Amino acid sequence: MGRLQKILIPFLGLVLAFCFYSARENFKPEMLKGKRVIVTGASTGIGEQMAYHLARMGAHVLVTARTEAKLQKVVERCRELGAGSARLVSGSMEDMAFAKRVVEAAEAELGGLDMLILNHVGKSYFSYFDGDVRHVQKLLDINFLSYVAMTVSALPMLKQSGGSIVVVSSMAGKVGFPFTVPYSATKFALDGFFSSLRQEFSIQNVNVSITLCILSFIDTENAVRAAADVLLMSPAPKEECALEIIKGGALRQREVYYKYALTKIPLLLRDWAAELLDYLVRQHYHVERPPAA
Ligand SMILES: NC(=O)C1=CN([C@@H]2O[C@H](COP(=O)(O)OP(=O)(O)OC[C@H]3O[C@@H](n4cnc5c(N)ncnc54)[C@H](OP(=O)(O)O)[C@@H]3O)[C@@H](O)[C@H]2O)C=CC1
Ligand SMILES: CC(C)CCC[C@@H](C)[C@H]1CC[C@H]2[C@@H]3C(=O)C=C4C[C@@H](O)CC[C@]4(C)[C@H]3CC[C@]12C
Repeated sequence: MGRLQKILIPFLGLVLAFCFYSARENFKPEMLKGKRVIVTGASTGIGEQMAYHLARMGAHVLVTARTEAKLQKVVERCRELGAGSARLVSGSMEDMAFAKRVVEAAEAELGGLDMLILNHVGKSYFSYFDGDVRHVQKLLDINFLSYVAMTVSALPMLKQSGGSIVVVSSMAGKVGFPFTVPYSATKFALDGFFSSLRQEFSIQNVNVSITLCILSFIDTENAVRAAADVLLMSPAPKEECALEIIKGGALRQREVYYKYALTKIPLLLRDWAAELLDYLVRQHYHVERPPAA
C-alpha cells in the first residue's frame, strides 16, 4: 500500500467519526416542554429529582410510588417549579394490575404518553445472599416484571407519539458485585429484556427509543444507609444523576453511563480482564475476611 493511502485511510476514518459525532443532537431543556412523562419510584431519591428536573423543563408529569403523602409533596413542588401539570397515582408495583393502571391513568388524564421512566426498586438487603428464594421472586416482580407490564401497556401510546422508554439500571446489572445477589439478578434481567426488544423495534421500524441507564453508587438516602459503611467509595450526587438520565432519554441514547468513567472503565475491564475487575471491586469493600487456611 502506498504511503499516501496509509495516511489517507485513517484520516478519512477520523473525519467520518467526527462528522458522525458532531451531527448528534445536543440536549436542550425545551425538548421536554409539554411532553407527557411517567416517573415511577418518584417519592424519593433519583426518581424524585427526575420529577423536579422535568417540572422545571415544563413537562406534564405523572409520578407514582406506594407512599401517597410523599408523592403529594413531590406533586406540589413540581407545580411550584413550573410543571405543565403534575399528578400522582399511588400503589405497589408488586401488583401487575396496578402497573397497568398507572399507564391507563396517563391515557385518561394526559391523553397519551411521550416518555416512560421506569425507576422504582423494591427494598432489598446489602449483605451476603441469605438463600431466601421468595425474596428473589418478589424482587423480580417489582424490579423486573412490573417494568415489562408497564412497557406492554404503554407501547400503543408510545408508538403513536414516537416516544421513549427509559430504564434505570445499575452497574450491578452488568457486573456481579458482592452483597447484591437478588437485586443484581433483577437488573441483569432488564438488560436482557430491553436490549432484545430494542433490536426487534429496529427490525420492525418501531419508532420508540429504549435507553438503559448504568449507574454507579448514588447518594440517595436509602443507598447511603444500606451501603456507605461497607463501600470504600463516595457516592455521586442524585440531582446530577437524574439530569443525565433525562438527557439520555431525550436524546434517545441507547445507554447512559453515570458517572461516566466510573462505569465505562470497569465495563471495559469486564470483557478483557474479568478477574482483575473482580479483584479491584473486592478492594472497595470493607468486610471481615476469614484468615487464609
Ligand atoms: N442509589 C444508588 O446507589 C443506585 C441506584 N440505582 C437505581 O436507581 C433507581 C433509583 O434508586 P434510588 O433513588 O436510590 O431508590 P430509592 O430507594 O430512593 O427509591 C425507590 C423508589 O421506589 C419506590 N418503591 C419501593 N418499593 C415499591 C413498590 N413495591 N412499588 C412501587 N414503588 C416502590 C419507593 O417509594 P415507596 O417506598 O413510597 O413505594 C421510591 O420512590 C433504582 O432503579 C436503582 O436500582 C442504580 C445504581 C445505584
Ligand atoms: C469499579 C467498582 C469499584 C465500582 C463498584 C460499584 C458498585 C459497588 C456499586 C454499583 C451499583 C451499586 C448498588 C446499586 O446499584 C443500588 C443499590 C441499592 C441501594 O438501596 C443499596 C446500595 C446498592 C446495592 C448499590 C451498592 C453499590 C453498587 C453495587
